[in-house]
Amino acid sequence: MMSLNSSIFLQNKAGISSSSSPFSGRQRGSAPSVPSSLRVVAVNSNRDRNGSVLMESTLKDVKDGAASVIDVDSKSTVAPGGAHDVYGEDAATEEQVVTPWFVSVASGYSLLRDPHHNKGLAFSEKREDVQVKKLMHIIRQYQVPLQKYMAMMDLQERNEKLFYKLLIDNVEEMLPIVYTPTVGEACQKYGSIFSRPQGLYISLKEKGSIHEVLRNWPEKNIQVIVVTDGERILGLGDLGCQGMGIPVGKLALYTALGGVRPSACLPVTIDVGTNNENLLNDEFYIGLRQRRATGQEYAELMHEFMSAVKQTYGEKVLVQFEDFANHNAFDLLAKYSATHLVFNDDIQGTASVVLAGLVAALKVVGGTLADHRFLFLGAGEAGTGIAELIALEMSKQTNMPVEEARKKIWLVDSKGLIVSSRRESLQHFKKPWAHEHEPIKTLLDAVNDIKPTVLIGTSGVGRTFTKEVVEAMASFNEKPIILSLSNPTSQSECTAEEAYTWSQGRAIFASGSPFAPVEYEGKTFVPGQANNAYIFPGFGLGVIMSGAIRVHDDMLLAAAEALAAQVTQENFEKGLIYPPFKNIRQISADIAAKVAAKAYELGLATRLPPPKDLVKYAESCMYSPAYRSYR
Ligand SMILES: NC(=O)C1=CN([C@@H]2O[C@H](COP(=O)(O)OP(=O)(O)OC[C@H]3O[C@@H](n4cnc5c(N)ncnc54)[C@H](OP(=O)(O)O)[C@@H]3O)[C@@H](O)[C@H]2O)C=CC1
Ligand SMILES: CC(=O)C(=O)O
Ligand SMILES: [Mg+2]
Repeated sequence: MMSLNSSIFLQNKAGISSSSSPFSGRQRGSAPSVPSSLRVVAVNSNRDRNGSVLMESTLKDVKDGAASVIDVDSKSTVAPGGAHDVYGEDAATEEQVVTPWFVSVASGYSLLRDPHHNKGLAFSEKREDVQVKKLMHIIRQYQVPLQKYMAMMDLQERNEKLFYKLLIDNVEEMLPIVYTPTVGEACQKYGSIFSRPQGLYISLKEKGSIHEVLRNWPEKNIQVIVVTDGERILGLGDLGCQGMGIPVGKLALYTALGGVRPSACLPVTIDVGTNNENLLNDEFYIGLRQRRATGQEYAELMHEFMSAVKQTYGEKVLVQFEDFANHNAFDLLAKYSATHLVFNDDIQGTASVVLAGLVAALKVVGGTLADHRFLFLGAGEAGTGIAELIALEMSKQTNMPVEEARKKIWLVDSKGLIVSSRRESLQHFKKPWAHEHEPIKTLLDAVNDIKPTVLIGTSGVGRTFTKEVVEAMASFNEKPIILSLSNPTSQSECTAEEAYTWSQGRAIFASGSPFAPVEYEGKTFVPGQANNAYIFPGFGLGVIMSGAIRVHDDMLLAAAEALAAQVTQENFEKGLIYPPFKNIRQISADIAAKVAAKAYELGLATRLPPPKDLVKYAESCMYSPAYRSYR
């Protein structure tokens, strides 16, 4: 029988990290002076500028009456006598105000209601595997992917460890549910499936108090924030604050694929309104019902958010920008790269994963990057981000100036080929790609004129790689490389079946969202998934474990190299240019190690001295969702 009186040992949320790990909630030497068999409910203190004690949260923060507990702030002071002035009360003068606090045992009903600690029917026995098996059986019975998604979200809110165990053990089956394509549909229908907030919404109404809003989040040791403003959700456009599904999904992968502990992850949606008329007129829309704030109003809100993040979580919190529209994404990245640890997944993570796929593909098609010609459909974040990293790598390999390397790369946007005669009217991130050439309107004409060896779709528009386009690629390439990166599946530039059929089985194909294997003339082709999910979890782990303070392009190159090195001959024979996701945690550890090594080499790492074996160290840092025994 399940025991209802288990108390919880006071430890960090993951409960697994050693004191030397960057993932540990606090240093062992600074354990608070509360009895070790108790957890502290909702207390945490800081001092304001006048020395008053500020309580970061109070019991009313505890969700749904559950003993959702907060570790004592590791910055708590230690009095000379060794006693910890955990809440600053001893140091406060008589005139100063302090918030009263108390401790409580998480047990019984409240323990079952706490998703961090709940074990369902497994309190008395180790039954995690059986629980996973049973849940998979239930989830497989749902015919509709969105039902599976909702079942998974429900599980995440009920029993966090089981959610991660299930996701890790069934990663290839469950990734399309918690991530693209199903997460796209979930975002589109978020208003009607929404039950409880899974992340932090920060709207224009919070202007002036974002720091306080962040401090209301129950976890204090945040290491990764994924933030969106919902304006370009996958290839689905402006979904306003329904885009929250994306940061939630990305962070689930940070934990499942990259081993960053769940309590260190914070999903954020900045709500500045939406220009999506359907949402504005939808009675179930959960966000601000106004058109998007722009210009100074937008910039000020983002700036307050970025400043509050640093103030609340320190210098080394990684902020991943996700699914911002390109008119904000490039500027935000450029502006905050100088002062914050920031990473744009759509620009940088995508670039790294595509470069990895290309480096691997060259082992099949031959030649170096510089021997190839690249054509993109789509010249936004993903397109120009990938193009720039290819040019950088090409330039490093050949010593040619990056400006020369760029000349081997062409991009088409909604107005046609990007050429010098269009330069004046181009957005700044397109200008480096405005090469000398006659204007060309259509992709097919561009393909026939430029004769690329590699065709990459980053347009967000489905079925734009037509039969004629793929056939043209196959007419002058023995093995055309065709990547349809747009998400979700409905926006993919072509399907796997189309790519293989129209190229008579010669295309080397990968897509942003997964496609099932394809039979063509008796041979089975397994399309790979060219998705930044291969990169950002391991990349983030590497950044965090080395204490890196900035992201550098060379770290993206290192991640790409690490991923490309994981593709085996057996994978190539199936048509894959990426390793299967089933090994993703090992892959993430390798990526993390390479990224961390580069951070040390560049002098950007602050965790010193560097661990001797970075792969082993990465593995040792990774969160595992095994149940713990409670007293
Ligand atoms: N697989 C992966 O890991 C990733 C996939 N993606 C996917 O890539 C897609 C694009 O994302 P992102 O780059 O951020 O979006 P952006 O909005 O920044 O860029 C889209 C680009 O596509 C162009 N475009 C739009 N319609 C057409 C068309 N009919 N013909 C030619 N070009 C067109 C736009 O042209 P114009 O500038 O003229 O408007 C723009 O240059 C999305 O679907 C996204 O899901 C993104 C990141 C990662
Ligand atoms: C995968 C991803 O980040 C995107 O489609 O936006
Ligand atoms: Mg994205």
